[in-house]
Amino acid sequence: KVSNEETLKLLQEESMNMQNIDINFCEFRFVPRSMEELKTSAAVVAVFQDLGLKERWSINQETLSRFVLMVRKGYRDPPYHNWMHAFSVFHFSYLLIKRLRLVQQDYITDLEALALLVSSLCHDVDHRGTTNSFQLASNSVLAALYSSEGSVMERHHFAQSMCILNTEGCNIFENLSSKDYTRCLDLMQDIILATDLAHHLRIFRKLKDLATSGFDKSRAEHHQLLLFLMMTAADLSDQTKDWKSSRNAALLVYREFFSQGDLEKAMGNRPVEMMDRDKACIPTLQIQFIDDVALPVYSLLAQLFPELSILVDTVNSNRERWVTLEDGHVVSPMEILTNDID
Ligand SMILES: COc1ccc(Cl)c(-c2nnc3c(C)nc4ccc(C(=O)NCC(C)C)cc4n23)c1
Ligand SMILES: [Mg+2]
Ligand SMILES: [Zn+2]
Repeated sequence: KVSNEETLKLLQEESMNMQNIDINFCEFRFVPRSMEELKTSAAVVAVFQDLGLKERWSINQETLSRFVLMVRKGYRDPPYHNWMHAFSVFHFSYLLIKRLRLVQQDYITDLEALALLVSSLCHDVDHRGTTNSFQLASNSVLAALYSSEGSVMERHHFAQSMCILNTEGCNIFENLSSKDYTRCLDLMQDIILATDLAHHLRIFRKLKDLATSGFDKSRAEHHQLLLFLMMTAADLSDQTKDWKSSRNAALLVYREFFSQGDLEKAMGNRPVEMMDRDKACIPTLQIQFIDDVALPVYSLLAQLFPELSILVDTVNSNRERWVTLEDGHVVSPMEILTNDID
């Protein structure tokens, strides 16, 4: 439950605008993880302000503040899948909408933009730091609930998001028409379910065809595929930042993976190599993940929006850094002097 004083405190904080958050807040090179966690909730409210969402959808400021605090409280604190991950995914979605002028250029509707932003914030809520296959292997309650449909965690993230919206004073969609309300929740379900990497890999061929044939603004399926591609791009956006930020984020992922591997060993199961701290070679695994998943995502996005090719360059340069680490990199005297080895 979010107490009233917390909400009111958030309300009182001078309604931050982009500038007094950080001068670079609207740049793709900005690292949301670098922000103080205490300022992130106010930054989310400022983003809704900046995009005119409160006026467009008649969102009450106090309701919005309470919603953001409830979502934040809905996240647990595993090494990677915590609130700061959600906030960084939300920030990347915001930049796509703002910098590409997606609504103004009719790539997506204003309702789809709202659904993408709220889905970004909620997409991993109540994550336990374990994978869908771990739910099944451990016979978790979530597996019992959702395993017959697949995407176990993603169904739970969506269900939790609906619970938050249905909490007294937290329904930011309360003033939407019933048509928009239903449409927005359907979009959130599709988008959050699409964050299952297995789903992304299943639809990759369709994404490739979309990028090759070019986006057709009149086709509903193209809108949907673009939303899914942007959601995955936002989910992986740590990889589009400077080397230290992207490396540190990757190390948090492996902290989570290795903890799951430890649990699986304790259960008498053998973890996959990626989750076995005794077998995993992080640079090799990262090069593989970048080649198989991250680069294809940003390459397709850059095919549709050439102004994003800078993201592909950054992911590639981060890949190169992993390659030097993979070869058991001999540290040159200069690197020792310039302390560039980290
Ligand atoms: C978009 O949804 C997700 C869900 C969960 C995670 Cl952890 C990630 C994610 N976010 N950052 C990373 C990094 C830096 N490395 C990763 C290495 C492997 C995998 C992984 O799941 N590999 C198996 C799969 C390809 C069948 C995910 C990784 N990942 C993204
Ligand atoms: Mg997820
Ligand atoms: Zn995520």
